[in-house]
Amino acid sequence: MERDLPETGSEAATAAAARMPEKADASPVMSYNEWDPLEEVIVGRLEGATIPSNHITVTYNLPPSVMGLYRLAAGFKYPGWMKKLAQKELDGFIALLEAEGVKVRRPEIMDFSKKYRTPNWSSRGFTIACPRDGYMVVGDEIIESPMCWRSRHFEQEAYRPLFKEYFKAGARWTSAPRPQLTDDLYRYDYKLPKKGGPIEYTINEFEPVFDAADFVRCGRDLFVTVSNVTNRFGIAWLQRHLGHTYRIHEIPSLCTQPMHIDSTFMPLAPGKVLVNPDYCDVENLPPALKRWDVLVAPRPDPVSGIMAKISMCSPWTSINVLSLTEKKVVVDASQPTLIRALKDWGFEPLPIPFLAYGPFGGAFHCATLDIRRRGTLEDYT
Ligand SMILES: NC(=[NH2+])NCCC[C@H](N)C(=O)O
Repeated sequence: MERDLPETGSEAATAAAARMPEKADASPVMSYNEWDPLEEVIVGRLEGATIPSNHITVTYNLPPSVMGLYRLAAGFKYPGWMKKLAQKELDGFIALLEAEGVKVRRPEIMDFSKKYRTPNWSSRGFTIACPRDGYMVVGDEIIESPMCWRSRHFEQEAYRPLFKEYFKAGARWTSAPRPQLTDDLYRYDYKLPKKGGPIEYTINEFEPVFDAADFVRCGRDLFVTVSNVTNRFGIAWLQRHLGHTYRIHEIPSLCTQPMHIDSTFMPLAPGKVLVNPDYCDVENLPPALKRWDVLVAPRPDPVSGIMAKISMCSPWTSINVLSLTEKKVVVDASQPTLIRALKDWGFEPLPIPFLAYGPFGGAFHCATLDIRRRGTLEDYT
């Protein structure tokens, strides 16, 4: 239940500010894993979307076939025809979630084409198509990530009305140390690693940075990939912040352009994880997973259409699915092989088209942020 805080300065205000939510009015934010029954979710938006300003952290995360295109178009608004195609699919996704009884919340509309500057750098924005990237819910806490894309530095403002509402209703709300994002953080001498060679990253360890989408939550265990947007300093910050209740394990990524774990390693149910055999070494998973069923995803079915061709992501966003329960999973309709495999493994796939969202940053998991799932904190090891 949202409640307005008492007037500032009053004694009641001080008491209310310190009040811990009681059992009776437990937090509206509560989610410990990727599969418990989904009750409330934030879904991203396309309004205001702007092609991200040119920077090594952006360019080198794109499929090589579109690097030139995005560099050329950097800073311009996404064309209306692209937004229209993606919006139609987004509307279908929202309708499906609502039909399944999930409460859908949306960030505010923001114009990301405006230029902003800090004392050290300037940029335009990007989009709020992917709430997964910037915010993480662990139990009753919302954690805002210190993202390393300069074009994402102010994205959280679109979510602030929601986060304030959740806080007033009892959620905990934290932002990791705001990163400076000066040139010190970036490896401007970076070269795309060769396939099979050692993985190099576009960032160093200057300050803690991470994208929430580089983590997935499985109760007391979280899994992470070190990537072009998440460094070890960032992981250490999060581990220390979460404390001894949680354990973060690294899944080494074999992807030459690692960014976001949710096209590499997707937990679907207690003890069941869908993995991408091209990006992750199935034989060398952390010991915490030794009792888990590792479901090796089939290679993506080929897709066609202009939006798939100019996607920001690799074809492996096929496994960027969203679980509504430990059985029901929203999956792209263009992936019959994966859909069949999910059925064989005992899941109930809900296929809908979503490829047109790719040029805005991802698929179902990226486009959402779990706010509340029914269920409690468990140990699944
Ligand atoms: N949360 C996200 N935006 N995930 C998108 C991950 C895409 C991933 N970098 C790939 O190309 O396969």
